[in-house]
Amino acid sequence: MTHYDLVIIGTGSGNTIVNRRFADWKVAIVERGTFGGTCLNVGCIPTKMFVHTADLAATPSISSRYGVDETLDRVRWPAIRDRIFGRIDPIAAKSSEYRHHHADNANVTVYDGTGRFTGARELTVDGNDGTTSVLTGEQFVLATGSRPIVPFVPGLEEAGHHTSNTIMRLEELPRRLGIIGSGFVAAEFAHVFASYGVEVTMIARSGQLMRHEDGDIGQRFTEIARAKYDVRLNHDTVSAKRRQDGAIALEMLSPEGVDELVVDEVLVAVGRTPNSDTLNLDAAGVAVDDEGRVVVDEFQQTNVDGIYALGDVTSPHQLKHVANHEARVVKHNLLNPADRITSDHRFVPHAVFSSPQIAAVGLTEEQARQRGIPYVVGRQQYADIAYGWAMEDTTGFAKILADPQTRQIIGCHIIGPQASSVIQPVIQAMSFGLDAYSMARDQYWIHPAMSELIENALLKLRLPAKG
Ligand SMILES: Cc1cc2nc3c(=O)[nH]c(=O)nc-3n(C[C@H](O)[C@H](O)[C@H](O)COP(=O)(O)OP(=O)(O)OC[C@H]3O[C@@H](n4cnc5c(N)ncnc54)[C@H](O)[C@@H]3O)c2cc1C
Ligand SMILES: NC(=O)c1ccc[n+]([C@@H]2O[C@H](COP(=O)([O-])OP(=O)(O)OC[C@H]3O[C@@H](n4cnc5c(N)ncnc54)[C@H](O)[C@@H]3O)[C@@H](O)[C@H]2O)c1
Repeated sequence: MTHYDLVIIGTGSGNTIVNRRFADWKVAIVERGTFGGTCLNVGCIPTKMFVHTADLAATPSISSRYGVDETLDRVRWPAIRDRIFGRIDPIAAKSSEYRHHHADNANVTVYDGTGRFTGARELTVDGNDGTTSVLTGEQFVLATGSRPIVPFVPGLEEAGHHTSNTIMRLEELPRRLGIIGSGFVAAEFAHVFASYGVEVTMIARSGQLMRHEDGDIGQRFTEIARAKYDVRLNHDTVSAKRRQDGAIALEMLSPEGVDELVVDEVLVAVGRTPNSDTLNLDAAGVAVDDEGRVVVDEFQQTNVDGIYALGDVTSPHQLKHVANHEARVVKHNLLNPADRITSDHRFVPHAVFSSPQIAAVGLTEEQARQRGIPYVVGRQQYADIAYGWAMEDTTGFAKILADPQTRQIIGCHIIGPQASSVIQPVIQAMSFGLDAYSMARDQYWIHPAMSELIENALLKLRLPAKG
């Protein structure tokens, strides 16, 4: 049994903690899968590389509206896939090699295997090579992330299906793809595969796609998606079957009755569950909530002194910028126990890299209404700003919610080109308490940049003039 000052389980954002400031610490890092975790290997990074390629592939379908006639000759899936993973896989391998063998990590021992608590401060690692190691730790960081949920659908396991973990490594493009789910993953992969020429069907249990977004945004996204893909709303998938010809038949129930869909591949994208159950946390006395998330305080510490948690295993946000932020907080608190800092979850933004993009921060209009928070709304169409004209955009818009008394922005929701970047000044304003009136009036806005979308939405807020 080896004793460590610090044991980190999970190498997504968990791997960002240890640097030279930990040179005097004896550290163990435990990872059961590919070094670097979800974002690098099967999440943010490869998906956005596929999305950019999809944006290129989709251009000919709209270019004629600008008087430019283009055709899409061919999509070479193996070339797209291999270029992307040809960049990503070596990064994971190098990162693993660095932690295992580089002189910088002389104080770090990497365990390739699954860690599970077998005592209050004791972790047993079931090594990927079949060996078992038992380690004890002064302090622990739980950074084990989350994994895709696969709901029980009779026949689906036998028929075969993909999740975001596997869909990007397909041997060849399917002719038809059925996507069960209607959130982030479904929206991004629908865009990717449809742009590559795949017939995409999105199957949503509810009456709208992107239900977690502001209602106006979800509604607009649903309208746009229906024009591009086969969208089956209010459909519950009840069975799946692999047919003789190799295709998969999905049976769905809708208010209109039984519906059927025949596809070549199925992608399940119905959310992710925290990997807290991999850790046998009862043995350590660490509390989890009803949804399996490790409960932490504002310092990212669990109910057990010296056991911290970060990222998807604890956070309702399941976003990389949140996991990274929390890792910085944990790092500081490990190094400065007498001067700990708290994590800041006041204004967590997100973006969906579909087509169109969606970006949001703060309260939706529905949340503001439900909570009885007074608000005014400023709306701006892309179609009515200069760069929106240039793009001939007809569907995109921004809406900003502000408190009429304080003039503080309480929410911002954008659907349209570059939404993920256009929203950034609003995140900054909210984070630093810049009021909407000052934000609009007391700075230059570059003309005719896309950011004029925000300037105009701010100007349309009916706020009392400054004294
Ligand atoms: C398809 C997809 C696209 C995404 N795109 C974006 C995006 O554009 N922007 C964004 O902000 N977020 C995105 N995300 C979310 C983002 O990837 C996650 O929020 C983030 O990676 C979580 O980091 P983490 O460190 O908490 O966990 P992870 O990166 O998942 O790391 C956890 C690690 O712990 C290991 N592990 C688990 N249990 C054990 C155990 N018992 N013992 C040892 N090791 C264990 C796992 O193998 C894993 O490597 C995306 C997610 C997906 C699935
Ligand atoms: N751009 C990004 O930042 C990005 C991209 C991808 C994933 N992510 C992260 O990963 C998480 C997981 O993504 P996701 O798309 O899997 O989850 P999600 O929570 O975004 O969406 C899942 C959807 O599936 C629906 N659903 C749930 N159970 C269902 C069932 N049995 N049948 C049909 N539909 C069902 C839900 O109502 C929901 O609309 C996201 O919440 C997000 O935090 C982020």
